[in-house]
Amino acid sequence: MATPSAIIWSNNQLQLLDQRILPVQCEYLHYDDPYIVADAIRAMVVRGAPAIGITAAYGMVLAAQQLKSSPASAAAWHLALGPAREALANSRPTAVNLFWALERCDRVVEEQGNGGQVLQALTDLAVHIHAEDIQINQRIGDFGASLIPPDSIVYTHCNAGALATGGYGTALGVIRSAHRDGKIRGVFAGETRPWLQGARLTSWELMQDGIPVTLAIEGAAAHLIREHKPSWIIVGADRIAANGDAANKIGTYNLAIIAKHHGAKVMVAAPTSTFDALIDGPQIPIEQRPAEEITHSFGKRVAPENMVTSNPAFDVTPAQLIDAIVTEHGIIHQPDRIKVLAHLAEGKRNNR
Ligand SMILES: CSC[C@@H](O)[C@@H](O)C(=O)COP(=O)(O)O
Repeated sequence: MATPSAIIWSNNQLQLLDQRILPVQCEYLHYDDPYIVADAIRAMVVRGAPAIGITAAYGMVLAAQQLKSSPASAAAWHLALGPAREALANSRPTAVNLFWALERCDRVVEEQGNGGQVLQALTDLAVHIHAEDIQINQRIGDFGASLIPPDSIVYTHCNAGALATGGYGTALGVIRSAHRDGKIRGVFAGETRPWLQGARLTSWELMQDGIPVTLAIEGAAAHLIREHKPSWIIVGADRIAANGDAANKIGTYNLAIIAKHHGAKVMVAAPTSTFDALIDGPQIPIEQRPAEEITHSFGKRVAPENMVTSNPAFDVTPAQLIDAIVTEHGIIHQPDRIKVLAHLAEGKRNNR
């Protein structure tokens, strides 16, 4: 059984699979208001960098649908869509795919704004970004799988699967392709506190595909990596800087350090829309999530009242700890600024 789509566009309406209640309930919520879509991104109804970008693009379509009359110029369109765009842009700060998608929408408004075809063009763009992401992930999956030796144990963190993307997944796309090629003996999925993306989403996705997966708590990582010798730690990314530093779910940096000590390799699988070539790793904005995510568990308080907390949702793994970044254009081995910029430039040339 394949993992259901995280995002459905049907009859000019957006449906999001409510990831907050998976895997116990599988339920779609319907949206026709961009501000409620922004709230849904913040509340993690939908999550994962590429899925957030796709959702934001559909959010802009809903914003255009809501306008009572068609603005007469590109400038007037920008003005009319501005508040919804801002709400979407403010939903989550780290995943750069969100801003990448909104900037693509801006360009469509710029190009079509004077001719009145904006709504149709935004719809076409969102549907295109959605479909394109699935193909991109399949390419990432195949490139990444080429690095996996036969009979491998691999280790993943958070959920960089079909649920975090248009479909197939980035890190889980690599695992899916490697499993198809008969190379996977087993997968460890870290549970990923506090939101449990590993326990609730990754385990579910892999089990549905018949890929042997073992769920483990975060604190078991060093022990398990020493005992089971995974060939690769395979993760996704929310933003990759020009120097190859990669922001991903909190705990990824810990895994990369453990991997270095025990001789496992680290693979970051992400589309080029996840790169922010304007900045270095330390400049990546790290989202702080609400305290309740760690003071409470399934609605019940587990920490003392008025507890002081720190709940960064992401960390940055330095490029020196990453053995390969895999994109839809291929593999960057031992990434650094020169290789990253050359890879992105080459990808752009090939896309023309
Ligand atoms: C293909 S998804 C890549 C990343 O977005 C993923 O690994 C991750 O960190 C998701 O975090 P989340 O807070 O669940 O949105």
